[in-house]
Amino acid sequence: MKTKPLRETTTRTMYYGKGDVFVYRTYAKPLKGIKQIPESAFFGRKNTILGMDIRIALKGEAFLPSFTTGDNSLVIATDSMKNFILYHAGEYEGATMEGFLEYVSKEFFKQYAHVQGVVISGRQLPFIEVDVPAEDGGFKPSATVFRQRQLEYPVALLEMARTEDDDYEIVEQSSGIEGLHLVKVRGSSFHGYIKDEFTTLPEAFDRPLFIYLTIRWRYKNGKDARGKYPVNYVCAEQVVHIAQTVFAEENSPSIQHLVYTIGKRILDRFPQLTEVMFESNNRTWETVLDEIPSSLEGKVFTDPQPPYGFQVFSMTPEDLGTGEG
Ligand SMILES: O=c1[nH]c(=O)c2[nH]c(=O)[nH]c2[nH]1
Repeated sequence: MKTKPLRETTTRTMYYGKGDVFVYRTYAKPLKGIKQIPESAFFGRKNTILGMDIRIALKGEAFLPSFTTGDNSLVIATDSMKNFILYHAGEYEGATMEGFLEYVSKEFFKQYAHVQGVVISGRQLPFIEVDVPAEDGGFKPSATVFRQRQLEYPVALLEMARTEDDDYEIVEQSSGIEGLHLVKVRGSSFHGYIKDEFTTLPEAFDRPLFIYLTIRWRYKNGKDARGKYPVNYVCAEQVVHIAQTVFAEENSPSIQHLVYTIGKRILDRFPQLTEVMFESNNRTWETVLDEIPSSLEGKVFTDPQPPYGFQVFSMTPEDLGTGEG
């Protein structure tokens, strides 16, 4: 029998690009007209600062000689990619990071005929208006001063490919929120799991539950991620508000069931989505003092030691109408 040539059916992995392209675009188009949901008072984004940390990778057979023979004649310097992204941030007329990723990808295809694929992702850098004293004695959001939010941030990923008729198509698109840390001090449990010779964990009927969450979602129509039709756009802020509302409402028997219940609510509120994906991390505090003299309810906790448990779960609209919660 003849041995198969290497990579007869698969193509090699080859791409290159630039990461950590920090873009701060001021006075981008405000995002208005999103769908209102009961879990959230969020109405949109003013986009006084649209901050993004972008990673771009280019694909194309034309880049092969740069690897194999050192021929750079078709290499777009990654430094130029950075300049390209920054320049187009000034040209962008839309209101979302997803829209910007798509816009930049298309411009890359237009500018460089030998680029066959673009994989571009972004982490949004949220800036929150600070409150300043108002003339009436209250407080009002400052028009010019912002505080950078350090924790959770919206993310987006887009892969586009040049098609045979020299148009472009979306190969993959997802949006999400990363780094959401939520704690509920009481009203969660975890019991009923397998007890055997490896079990040391005591059952918990009212535990403080601390979770780190990543939530990602995909649209039925990837173009809805652009935000051109805001009523079809899913704001990461609203997804966060759903997650925290469900956490507050649920007496959860496990993180597994909690993420399932959050997922059902997200899919119910946003029928334009085809998939919701979770990665959760259990950071439940360890109890140091179960009772303290000065308080009827107070306890003292400390951070858990590694290793940490995690759950990964994806859901589709088919999950609506099944299970509980
Ligand atoms: O919500 C939880 N799910 C688990 O699967 C698990 N396992 C564990 O030790 N603690 C927890 N908590």
